[in-house]
Amino acid sequence: MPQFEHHYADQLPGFYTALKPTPLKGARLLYHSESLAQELGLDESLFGAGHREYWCGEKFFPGMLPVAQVYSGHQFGVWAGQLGDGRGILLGEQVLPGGKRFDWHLKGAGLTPYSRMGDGRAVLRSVVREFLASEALHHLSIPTTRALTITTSDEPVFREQPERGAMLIRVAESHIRFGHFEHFYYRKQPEQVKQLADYVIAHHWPELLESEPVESVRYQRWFTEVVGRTASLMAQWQSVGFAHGVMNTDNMSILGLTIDYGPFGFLDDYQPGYICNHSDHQGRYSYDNQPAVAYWNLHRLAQTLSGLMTTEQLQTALGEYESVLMKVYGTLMRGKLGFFTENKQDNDLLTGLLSLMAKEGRDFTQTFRLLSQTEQQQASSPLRDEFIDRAAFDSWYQSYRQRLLTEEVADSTRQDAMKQCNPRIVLRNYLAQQAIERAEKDDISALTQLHQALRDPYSDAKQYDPMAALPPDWGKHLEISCSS
Ligand SMILES: Nc1ncnc2c1ncn2[C@@H]1O[C@H](COP(=O)(O)OP(=O)(O)OP(=O)(O)O)[C@@H](O)[C@H]1O
Ligand SMILES: [Mg+2]
Repeated sequence: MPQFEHHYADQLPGFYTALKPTPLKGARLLYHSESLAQELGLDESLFGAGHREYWCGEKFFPGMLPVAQVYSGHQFGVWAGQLGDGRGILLGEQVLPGGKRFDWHLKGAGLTPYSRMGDGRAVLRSVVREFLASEALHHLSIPTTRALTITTSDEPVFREQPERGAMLIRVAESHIRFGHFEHFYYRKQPEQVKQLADYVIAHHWPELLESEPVESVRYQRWFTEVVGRTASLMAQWQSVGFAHGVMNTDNMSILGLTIDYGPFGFLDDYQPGYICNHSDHQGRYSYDNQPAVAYWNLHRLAQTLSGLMTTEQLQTALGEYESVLMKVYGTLMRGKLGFFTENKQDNDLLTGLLSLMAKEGRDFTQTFRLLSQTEQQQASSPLRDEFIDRAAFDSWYQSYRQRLLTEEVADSTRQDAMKQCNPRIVLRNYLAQQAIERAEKDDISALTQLHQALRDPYSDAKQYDPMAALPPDWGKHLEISCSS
């Protein structure tokens, strides 16, 4: 049996309400991540019929103490006050043998005192999407919450239409969000803001506690870390064409993890202004706006920390954002282009390719993957036939070839390296949709296959060909809203 503690519940009274999940009728385990289970040291037998209740919020492992965390946030740029956690219950923190701790969180667990007008539930559609997307990002080496189990039930949950109720066990080093800090700041509870900052530092940056005795300097160093991790996360999202869709401050992790997979989308055709959330009429959370929105969100967090540091200290920390973003983004994109060294023309080559892609709506993932096959000696590029404006492409390609020459790296070495930077398989919306439609009929074959492919995103294996193909036209135009 896994062992649990609950430092959050023990050390932060007043930051939650203790309550049990409300079971779903006829709940059963539909699917689980064997690989994550292994990483967590969980025996496969735990997922057998004898343990059903543990995955459905009906029974608890030793040490678990279910609580609903309270937090607030800015939604679409507007202060919304208390809004979470109306449907998620933090079950406890699993302690692994090395001492690492992982929150287990049950999403869709029923009503809590924070549910407002909601029903406390989640639908199978959104749970499958979150499961697959968090696995996809994890295997692209992007910091994210993970997903352990999907439970389904026969209980209908009403969205635009009746859907199947479901629950997800999410695993993460922490579920603390910017919105937790905002909650206590706007309630004029500075002591609680300090308590939360101290808690986060003690649990996730213990080295700062030991190395920095001056409190305000310690807070500044910690906030600089949060700024850096957030900037780095944005660079990573941009580099794989991931659009989150609901970057409200309550969906920003204090650890820089991707959290809350709602109306997210991976780019199909490269459109910088791509809006994946059908409810986002202004495009606030469009793909190309993400780095700016994260910066705005960090300012909201900074505001809550104004009692812990001077304005100058906060500004200094925020000042790191752009340089980290550009540094990480530059490194990632140079990797995608196959450059091992840094050269001042790299940015022009990148923007040149991106603007050709945007003009002709070329597929983001496939274009970079095809580019990975480039042979420097060949005057013709594997990408050439993808572009209608051949002259424009040829002109870009000549500069690109010249740039490759400066590296003196064998084609095969570069191609191998590029393949590790340019995934072949990403979670396209239509692939998720196909897995959902089958899962709703209790058929997990498509979910299993897709999950397997997403765990191996750089592979050329033939079995993944269908999932690496370009999306069908209908698949590019699915409308994904906030409803979940
Ligand atoms: N059906 C619902 N019933 C009650 N509360 C809800 C419901 N849907 C969302 N909420 C609450 O509204 C808040 C904002 O919603 P949002 O969609 O950002 O998060 P979420 O998808 O529910 O959860 P998370 O951020 O934990 O992944 C959440 O904290 C959530 O608790
Ligand atoms: Mg959320």
